Amino acid sequence: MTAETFEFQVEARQLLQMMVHSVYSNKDVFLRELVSNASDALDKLRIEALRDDSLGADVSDLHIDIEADKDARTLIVRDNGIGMSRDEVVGLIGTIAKSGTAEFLQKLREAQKDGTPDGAAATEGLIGQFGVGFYSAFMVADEVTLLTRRAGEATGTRWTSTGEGTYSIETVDDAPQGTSVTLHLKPADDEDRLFDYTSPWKIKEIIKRYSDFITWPIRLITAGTGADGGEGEEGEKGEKGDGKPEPETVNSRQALWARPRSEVSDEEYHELYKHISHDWTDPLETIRIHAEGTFEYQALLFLPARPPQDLFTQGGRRGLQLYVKRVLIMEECEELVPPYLRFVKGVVDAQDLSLNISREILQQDRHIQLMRRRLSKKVLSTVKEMRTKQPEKYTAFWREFGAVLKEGLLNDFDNRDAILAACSFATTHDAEKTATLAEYVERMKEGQEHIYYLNGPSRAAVENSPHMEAFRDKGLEVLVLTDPVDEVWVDTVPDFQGRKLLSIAKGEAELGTEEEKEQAKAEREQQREEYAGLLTWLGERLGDEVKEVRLSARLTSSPACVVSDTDDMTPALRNMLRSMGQEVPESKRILELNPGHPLIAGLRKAHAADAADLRLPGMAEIVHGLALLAEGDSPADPARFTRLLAEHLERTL
Ligand SMILES: Nc1ncnc2c1ncn2[C@@H]1O[C@H](COP(=O)(O)OP(=O)(O)OP(=O)(O)O)[C@@H](O)[C@H]1O
Repeated sequence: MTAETFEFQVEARQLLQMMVHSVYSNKDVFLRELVSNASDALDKLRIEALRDDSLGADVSDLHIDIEADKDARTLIVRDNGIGMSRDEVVGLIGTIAKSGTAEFLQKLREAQKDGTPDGAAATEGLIGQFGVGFYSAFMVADEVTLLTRRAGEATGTRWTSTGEGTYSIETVDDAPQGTSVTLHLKPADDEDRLFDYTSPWKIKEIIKRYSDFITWPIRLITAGTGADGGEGEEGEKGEKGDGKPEPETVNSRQALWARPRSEVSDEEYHELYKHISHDWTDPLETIRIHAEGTFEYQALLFLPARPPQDLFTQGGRRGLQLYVKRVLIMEECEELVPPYLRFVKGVVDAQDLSLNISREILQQDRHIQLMRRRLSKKVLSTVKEMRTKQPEKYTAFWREFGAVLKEGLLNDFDNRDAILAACSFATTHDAEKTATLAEYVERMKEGQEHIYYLNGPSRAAVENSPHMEAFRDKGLEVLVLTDPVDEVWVDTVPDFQGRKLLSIAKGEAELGTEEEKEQAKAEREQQREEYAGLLTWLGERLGDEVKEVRLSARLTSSPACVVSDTDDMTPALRNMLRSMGQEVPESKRILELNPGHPLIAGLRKAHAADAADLRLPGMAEIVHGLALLAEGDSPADPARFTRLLAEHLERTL
């Protein structure tokens, strides 16, 4: 059959360009990527064979072969796994389906334009975050041929490219099942860290470092002159009777979680993490769990250092790998971690589950639920501990994943206390450091009963809000909540250690010691009498927009502010629910006036002197508009507001 030639999709071409011209200094990782793909393909075949008897694939001798030929300068990585159909080859290899590719390339270009060593480091860091998988073969090869046949299909596909814009594809009749990737290696150039990848010694070193834990046999076959099986290891390999070299298994094949902790290095854990997460960056933290008793299992969990691209996209990769007695039965078992811990990656290996357990049964399985609970608790306690023992790590973690973890407060009521203990919040106490609720409570002032917070779109918006004035004056600490999820969870956590969580933009503010409160109350009583006429008149005048007009105890410098009633939703929450398509009833807000402000005092005087003063209705609207503007909202009719304000300003000239 003749080969057809295709062009790479734009993003793929750009990525390839960078691989060909090698932007990544550690080129050894190409082999890790190919072996990782081969191992995944073997896992997939076994899982599919477990589910589907009719597949007709032989799964009795699954393995990965690495064949190096020094004379031909080729390296072949071959697996007898699931393979790919022609469409899959075109879809998976010719295009890049990953979300965020365009954005990634843009950043990469910017980093490269730089041309400095810093720029180069940034480039490498970016590739580390993104991962380029199969394409990394082009760092070491000037031509790559992939021959593959999907299990259950009759014909195979050959894909060839030099990485320069096009690839060719042809259908072949006699391809073995699985995939082989043949690299025509570039000449070795040690200075460029482009080593001789046909050297058995080099290959073994790479496998040992990056892929030792792969449980499938990785077998090395060397050919060509000078292929000696590695330094000082000649005795281990021989030749078969037919003159073909005997393959040598080069990985120890031990599952990391089954080995004693003291014998596994951090680097080995990190390589396992990279294999299962497809992340190129080391994880932030590794968590080991060994559960004994009636239901035995082991787990290795990882907290990533960076969020995956699909953390907030629906249908993103979620869940843990589920093994039963060392056999991988599910790649992304979502039932093992709750959605708010969806960034956790890892492996769970259980002793007593059925090998062909279905998704439906998993969802109800008591053991799965028990594991999920235990794993969640362990992750939460690890995060909590990280905060005290490794504050920098915690800060990095919290910056990336705090907003996700807080989602747990909305639905995991069993673990609410554990989640809260892992949470920390920005606060007015210290602009640099977050605080836990426990720390907040410890610092509470004498006479302070509640935990105060204010939601807002940014720290600056919260700090400059008029609601903050009296709290700042009295030195009361306020939590600064700026994540969208903060609008919601605060309503599901009514108290902490018996202290109510109170929004300072809601209800009446009563601050200070008992004595101060008494005094303030008496003062307000008197003012209320003075202001009764104005408040009633304003209440009627603005009745369409506000539910009440009252005097404020929270303002010291602004003339007015709007607040929500204790049980009403904040406007931000209402908007959020609406944008999610929920119907939310309109609720009017409360206008609070600062009797200590000259504008309000003047308004009272003017109203007392002549309630029919023609300037008053306009002033009422202006005061209300100013209150809305102060919290970042806008008057219902901005044009009218501006006109009224301009008219009043005119008179002052
Ligand atoms: N040996 C193989 N056998 C079967 N399918 C493969 C093989 N190698 C690659 N693939 C398919 O091609 C896809 C793309 O591979 P590629 O290595 O580019 O990315 P990836 O493994 O998904 O992610 P990453 O970039 O993080 O490595 C894989 O997800 C897999 O479906």
